[in-house]
Amino acid sequence: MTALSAAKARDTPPHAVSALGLRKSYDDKVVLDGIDLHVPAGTVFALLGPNGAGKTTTVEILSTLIKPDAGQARVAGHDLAGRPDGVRAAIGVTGQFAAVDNLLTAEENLLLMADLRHLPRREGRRRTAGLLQRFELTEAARKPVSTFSGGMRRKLDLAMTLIGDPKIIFLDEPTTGLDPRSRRTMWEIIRGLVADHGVTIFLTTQYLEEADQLADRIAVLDKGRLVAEGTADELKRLVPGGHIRLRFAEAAALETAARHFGAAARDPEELTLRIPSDGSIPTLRAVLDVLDDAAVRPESLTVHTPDLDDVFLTLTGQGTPATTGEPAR
Ligand SMILES: Nc1ncnc2c1ncn2[C@@H]1O[C@H](COP(=O)(O)OP(=O)(O)OP(=O)(O)O)[C@@H](O)[C@H]1O
Repeated sequence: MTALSAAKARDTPPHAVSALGLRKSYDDKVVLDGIDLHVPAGTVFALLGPNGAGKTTTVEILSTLIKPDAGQARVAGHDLAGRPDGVRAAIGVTGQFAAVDNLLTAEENLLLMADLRHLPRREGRRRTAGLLQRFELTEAARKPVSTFSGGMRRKLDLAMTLIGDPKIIFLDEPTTGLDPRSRRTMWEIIRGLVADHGVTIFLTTQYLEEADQLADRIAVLDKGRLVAEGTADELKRLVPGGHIRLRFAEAAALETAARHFGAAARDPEELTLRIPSDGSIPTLRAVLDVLDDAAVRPESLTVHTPDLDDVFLTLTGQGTPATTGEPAR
């Protein structure tokens, strides 16, 4: 290693997950068609995609549940193929279908998980009590899980994953089917795991808002291929359509303003001017300065920035994969 590459290696944050060329087919159906992923440690990574895109298959491969047909990956510093036991010891997986036993109580489920993880009994009890408290399940601890709501069940499922103190947690669609309030509670828990415990979260989701809210980086998966990767803001910049919309009280003001904005589209009926813009503060300020100089005052001004819906539509050629059930903010 040269001095330069050694310095570069020092500066690069360690990757909790890195994968190159992952492929998987079932019979002649290609489910993953060569996926590359890099997830820095201590961050939240969202794999966003519609039904059947291959999200669960990716998680199943990275968590050693199934083998890829081709490609390689390192998870928590261990080679997936060579050291699957090392990978398993470092990760936790919470699936779409909770691993909880409905006939047991929440406490019994946690203690059972502690036993499976070979924790000494005292330590198992200590962690169980701590997790029940953290997830606000103490009151329900001795009730059978069959009486739990969907949100409580998800919380218990995640708590069971945390018994093993994993460094990397795979969350496969952690809030699918939850009501808006339970979804927000789950988001808070996920944020807390990263902020307070430094874990890495690899989550899959169909919800654009969930990726936007939680993820440091988002990869968009469509029909087994990654079609984009970046921060929510980077992805939004891929999509044209951002603009500032000015509405005027009369036609003369519209005409005056239109003369100062060459690229703007004018709608004489609506008395509006649509100026292409990235929606940033400096460009907004520049527009206001031009209006001031021209001594023309719009009746209203609105800024439209593309959202992840627009990104999804553009990248996958289909509409929103799922709505959140909440009104748009
Ligand atoms: N064991 C299997 N045998 C055959 N086909 C499978 C198997 N597992 C997954 N598939 C197919 O692979 C494709 C991707 O499935 P996967 O569960 O990874 O998608 P997903 O993005 O997680 O979707 P969802 O949001 O619906 O869970 C689907 O078409 C599915 O039918």
